[in-house]
Formats: sequence, structure tokens, C-alpha cells
Amino acid sequence: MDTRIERLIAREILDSRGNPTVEVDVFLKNGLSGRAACPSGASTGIHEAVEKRDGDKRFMGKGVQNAVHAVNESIAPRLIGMVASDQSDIDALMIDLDGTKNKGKFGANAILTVSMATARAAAASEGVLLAQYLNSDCYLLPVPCMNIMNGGAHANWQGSDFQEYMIAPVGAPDFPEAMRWGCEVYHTLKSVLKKKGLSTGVGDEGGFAPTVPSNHEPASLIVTAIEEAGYSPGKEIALVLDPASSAFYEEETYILRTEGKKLKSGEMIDYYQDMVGKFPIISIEDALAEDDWNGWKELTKKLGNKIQLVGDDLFVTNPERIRRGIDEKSANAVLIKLNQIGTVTETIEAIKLAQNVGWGTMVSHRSGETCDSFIADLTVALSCGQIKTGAPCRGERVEKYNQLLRIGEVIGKKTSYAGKSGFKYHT
Ligand SMILES: O=C(O)[C@@H](CO)OP(=O)(O)O
Ligand SMILES: [Mg+2]
Repeated sequence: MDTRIERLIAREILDSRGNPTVEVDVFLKNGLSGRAACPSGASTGIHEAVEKRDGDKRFMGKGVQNAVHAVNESIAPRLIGMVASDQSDIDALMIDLDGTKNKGKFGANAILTVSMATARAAAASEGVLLAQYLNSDCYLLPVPCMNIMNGGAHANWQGSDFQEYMIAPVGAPDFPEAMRWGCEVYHTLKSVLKKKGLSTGVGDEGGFAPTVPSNHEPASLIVTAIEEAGYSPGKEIALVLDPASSAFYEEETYILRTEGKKLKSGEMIDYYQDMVGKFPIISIEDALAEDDWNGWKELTKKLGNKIQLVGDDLFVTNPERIRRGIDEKSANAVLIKLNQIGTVTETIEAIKLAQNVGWGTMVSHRSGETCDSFIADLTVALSCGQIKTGAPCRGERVEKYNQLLRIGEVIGKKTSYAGKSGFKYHT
């Protein structure tokens, strides 16, 4: 079978927030093809690879015609004839053609989407799932961390300061049951909110986003919902937070608007210690801001043997920043987002780097998504054991969970569920 690239086309499509994003089709000489679409963040880290936006009047400046043009005019002619499974060569060539350190010439949204679509085309040629193409020996299904209450930038700053409150059904026997438990808690939470007269409108990732008086309140509402749904908080379903604190960090101060508090790094750490004592929290992401390296070290000293501490904006899926974090013992886990770094090859490198030192790896969607479910396959292929992809509602989120159900079905009996072992630091 001739798996060389015959043609590739990029176009502008829409994401879940009504913003344009890049979609790419890669066609091979054997008649098979692969398609991928790029997600987009709202609480983006300042060290992420560049997402190229047009900045003109179309879509209020948010168009991606320049990135589309970069694929069609600059990248496509150079990739034609290359073998689709030569992923690392293809990614290296695109990095080289771009020539910048942060993919600023073509845009990570251009480069990544080609990279993902190429992997898909190669998987189609082998007639296997993308997960199996990336690793023929994969069987571990992740704990789905479902973000059921949204705040921060994802709820237009109308709810909590903290951005994400997730439930992790660590005690479920298998992945489908974990999803069922999560959905039941999600529906129960809706009635808990209704009973309290709180809004059941949802944020960007499908979680409820009512106005709340503190950052403890959503955790407390979720614990009530877990209990009312008939599960045991902590043992069966634990809490996972992403405060996304870079978004409320100004002049070396963490500003908790809902509580009228202004905290220094050390005080913010105390705040988390107190919260971990009160709620069944097993993981906190971006507890501190993206360049508060000293704070992260202190945080890891104090909480790192108890819970998982995940760097998102801190590491931006960048092997260089992850290496620094490992050397300085700044965290014990990394969040993985393909478009923060911009190629499949570099994303896999980032995951392996973290796994080699025993860190947790949680694969993540972005707040702006499409129905592309690449991350579901990637999570299984690399045995990451954890995925966060929003609430079990909204098509673009559910599609990832549904793909994991399909992967489980194809892998069949050999499948296992990460459960508690998915979180190395769960006490
Ligand atoms: O902070 C995060 O982890 C992500 C995804 O939940 O949000 P965004 O895509 O807006 O950066
Ligand atoms: Mg985050």
C-alpha cells in the first residue's frame, strides 16, 4: 500500500464558542485519508506555542485564514510525497520550515492540525484505531475527570474564581461505569442547584456556572450531589480542581474576588492545605501562577506527597519547561495539551519525559473544542490514566468520552481501568 501523502487541504471551520479554527484533511496515494481539527484555549498560558489569528475585521479578528493559507501554500507542497507514518520526520520538517521557537510563523494551529491529520491517515492505512496505531499494545482506559462546575474565564467571571471543579470516579470498576457514575452526579447536581434557587446555566466546558460566595461553595455543592446520587465522596468519586490561578494573579498576589481576599503565594498554599483537609481533593492543577516557580516548589514540598499537583500554564506541554520542573521538584504531574506545543511528536515526548520520572500525566481538551476526539486515543495509547474533557454534556465534550467507550469495545477483554492507580498521589 502506498502511504505517501498525495494532497492536503486546510479550511476554516467553527469551534464550540463560535470562533474559527483550522481543519485539515490529509489524502494518501492509497485512497485513504485523515482529518483533524484544532482546539483553542481561553485561559491560555503565556508560554504556549502561538495560535495564529488574523486580527482583521472578519469574526472580530478571530479568523484563521492566515493559518489555513500557511498549510495550503507553505506546508502542503513540502509534505507531498512523504510517508504518512514518518510522523517525527514530518513534524520536524514543519518545525524547520516555520523556523521560530514558538511556531509563530505558521501558527501552532496550522502545524498541529497537519500533524494530527497525518497520524489519522496513517492509522486509517493500517485499518486500526488511532490509539492502536500510536501504540499497538495499549489497554489502559483513563479516569474521566468531568468538569461539572465552571468558573473563572470559562464562566465570564460570573461564578467562582476557580475555573474547574471536576469529579473523578476513581472507585468505579470500569470506564463505562465511571461514565455512568459521573453522569448521575451531574444530573443530581442540577437538581441540587435548582433546589437552592441557583442557576443551572452552563459555562464553556458544560459545567454549571452559578454565582457563588466562595471557592469552597462549588466543592461543597458537588459533595452533596455525590452523596445524593448514592456514592461515597473520596472513596468512589473524588474531586479534582483546576483553579487556573494565572488568571487571578496580579502583581505577585492571588486575588479571590468572590471572597474579597488578596493572598501572597504562601497564603495561597495555606488556602489549598485547608481546602484539601475539608474536601476529598486528589489533584489540583495550576494551583499557582505560570511563573511562580518558587511558590510551586513550596507547594510541592507541602502537598506533593498527599495529592497530585499538575502544571498546565506552568509547563505548557513543553519538554524544556517540564525538565526544569523535574529538576526543581516544582510539581508531580503535567497537563498535556497538543496545541500548547504544536506537534504530535513533541506531545508524546512531553508525556514520556514526565512518565519516566513517575509523574502523573493528564491529557486535556481546551475550552474551545470541536468534535475531534484525538485526545481520547492519545490518552489510551500513552497509558496516561487520566483525561479531562469537560462535563458529560455538550457534543464536543461528550464525543471524547464516547470515543473512549468505542476504544474500550474494540480493545475488548484486555482493557483495564486506571481507577485509583491513575492518580499516583492519591492517599
Ligand atoms: O485551563 C485549562 O486546563 C483549559 C482546559 O480546561 O482551559 P483553556 O483551554 O481555556 O486554557
Ligand atoms: Mg488548566
